[in-house]
Amino acid sequence: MEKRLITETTARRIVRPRARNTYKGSFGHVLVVGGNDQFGGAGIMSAGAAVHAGAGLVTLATKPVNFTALHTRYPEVMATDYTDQDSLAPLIQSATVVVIGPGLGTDAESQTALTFTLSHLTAAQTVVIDGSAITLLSAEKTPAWPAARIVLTPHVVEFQRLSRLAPADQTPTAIQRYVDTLPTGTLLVHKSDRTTLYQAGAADYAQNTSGNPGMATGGSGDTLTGIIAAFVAQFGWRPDVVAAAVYTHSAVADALARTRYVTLPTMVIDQLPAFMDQLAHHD
Ligand SMILES: NC(=O)C1=CN([C@@H]2O[C@H](COP(=O)(O)OP(=O)(O)OC[C@H]3O[C@@H](n4cnc5c(N)ncnc54)[C@H](OP(=O)(O)O)[C@@H]3O)[C@@H](O)[C@H]2O)[C@@H](O)CC1
Ligand SMILES: Nc1ncnc2c1ncn2[C@@H]1O[C@H](COP(=O)(O)OP(=O)(O)O)[C@@H](O)[C@H]1O
Ligand SMILES: [Mg+2]
Repeated sequence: MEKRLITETTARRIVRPRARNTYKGSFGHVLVVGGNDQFGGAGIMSAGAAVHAGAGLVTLATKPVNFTALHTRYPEVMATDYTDQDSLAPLIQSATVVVIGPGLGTDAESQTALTFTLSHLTAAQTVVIDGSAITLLSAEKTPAWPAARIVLTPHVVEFQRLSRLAPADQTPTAIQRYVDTLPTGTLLVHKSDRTTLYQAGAADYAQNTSGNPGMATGGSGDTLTGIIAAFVAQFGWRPDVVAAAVYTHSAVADALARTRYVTLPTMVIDQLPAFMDQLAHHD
């Protein structure tokens, strides 16, 4: 299989200066469904990353125990309870991009929220499926893929649950063979120290060139989901837009790693606006 590289050039082509005659509605509405009683931080980091990566509006559907923490940290994010389906339904309908899974957990309430959300999506929307949502879908005999465009973001063990491929067998050719069984056009971000990006039906794949071991802290992947969602919400649905998000997430961490032993997800979130400004305005 032919390999392409995801580089700074990939990101610079996507992150361009904003037009003057714009408003929050110009940059999409991201809905994140995640963060149960135990993993509230994952939902908060995903939603916070979406705000800092430029989404016009962001709502977190989470357990109410997380509302105060969310609003203390990121008051830009709106909140709702994912167990309240009457409130959730119109938010799913109005979202440009839905992220589902960061910190969602795998209990009955999480499963209900997942099934409800996926079944209400339409073809013009994008869904980023991560973490617990991948684990839950992997337990289904035939996963019920939504009508929306799909981005899957598994780490190697989540990918093993989905594909039944052991980590050692997750070669580009084997990953592509699995991805080709997914709905046409589906993107799969296979996360590792050198993350790779695949599309169902494609003849080649792309490998990220940024990233470092300072990123090995819980929450790094949760943060990536918010960046991907914000990029698709602002710049549209294209493989290169997702590639640019993958690059940006790790490149921000690389910049931090020049002077920091660890590059915490919340540090990466804080640095996103400055890094995107560099991409858009400075050669
Ligand atoms: N602050 C929060 O709220 C946080 C919330 N989070 C949320 O928690 C939920 C569960 O997600 P999860 O990834 O922690 O657990 P799960 O899917 O069972 O996988 C663990 C298994 O996979 C393995 N493994 C993983 N990566 C690997 C790799 N690269 N290479 C090799 N092995 C690897 C790992 O191996 P081990 O560490 O045991 O060696 C273990 O066996 C999810 O919703 C997530 O969003 C987290 O994001 C943390 C911060
Ligand atoms: N050693 C490393 N080098 C480069 N990137 C890494 C490294 N360790 C982790 N990452 C990145 O951090 C993220 C981890 O995602 P994930 O395992 O889903 O974390 P979490 O679920 O805790 O948020 C991925 O984007 C991965 O590429
Ligand atoms: Mg994860």
